[in-house]
Amino acid sequence: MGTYCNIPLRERNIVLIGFMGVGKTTIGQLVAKKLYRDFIDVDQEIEKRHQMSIPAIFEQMGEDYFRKVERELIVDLCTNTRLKILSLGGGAYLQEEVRNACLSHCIVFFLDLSWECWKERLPLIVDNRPVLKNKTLEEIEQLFFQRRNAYSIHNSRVLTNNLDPETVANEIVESIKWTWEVYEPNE
Ligand SMILES: Nc1ncnc2c1ncn2[C@@H]1O[C@H](COP(=O)(O)OP(=O)(O)O)[C@@H](O)[C@H]1O
Ligand SMILES: O=C(O)C1=C[C@@H](OP(=O)(O)O)[C@@H](O)[C@H](O)C1
Ligand SMILES: [Mg+2]
Repeated sequence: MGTYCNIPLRERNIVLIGFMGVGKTTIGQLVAKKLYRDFIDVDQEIEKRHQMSIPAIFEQMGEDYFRKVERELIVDLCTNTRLKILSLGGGAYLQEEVRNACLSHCIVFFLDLSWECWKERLPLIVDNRPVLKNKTLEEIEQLFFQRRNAYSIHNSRVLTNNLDPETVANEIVESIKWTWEVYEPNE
């Protein structure tokens, strides 16, 4: 894992990626609590800094503006912070600069969910995800599978089908502790 990175594994930020609605925000928060670390949800941070919701930013400033702010914030967090749990928005990792910053400074977990299971989440998220607005289910399915190409570049994948957030968070914590012990055992 990342031999070109000189940040000790135990200090690297843990980044959660994956499609909208897979649980990055919910699970990131739980992982942070379990590891006694600070949690940063990139979307919530952008909302806080702008005093606007993500849908309002999309509507009033446009998606290109949002993507720029998102990219700059993630690159900054990856480069200048340690020991954080970072939940990205689902589209962030499509940007090469974001992928490079995450993969070269952090440990990247891909939260995966089958299309069949994901479809059941749609009603929970459709109202405040501008990217899903005005799309047919077929178009969303296409996006779901298209984006998997980018998400496939990760350090670790967790399949979350039929698992509650607590169980997924425990799996991530176990996996990360195992990685620390194997690659950087405590004396
Ligand atoms: N493992 C899970 N099982 C069932 N529902 C979940 C799970 N993870 C998240 N959810 C629900 O799905 C919705 C989207 O979760 P969220 O954490 O906002 O996802 P993301 O940040 O990936 O878009 C929320 O209503 C949340 O309660
Ligand atoms: O996939 C996307 O393009 C987006 C995902 C959202 O975050 P979640 O993945 O947390 O829903 C949010 O960043 C914005 O609505 C755009
Ligand atoms: Mg989120």
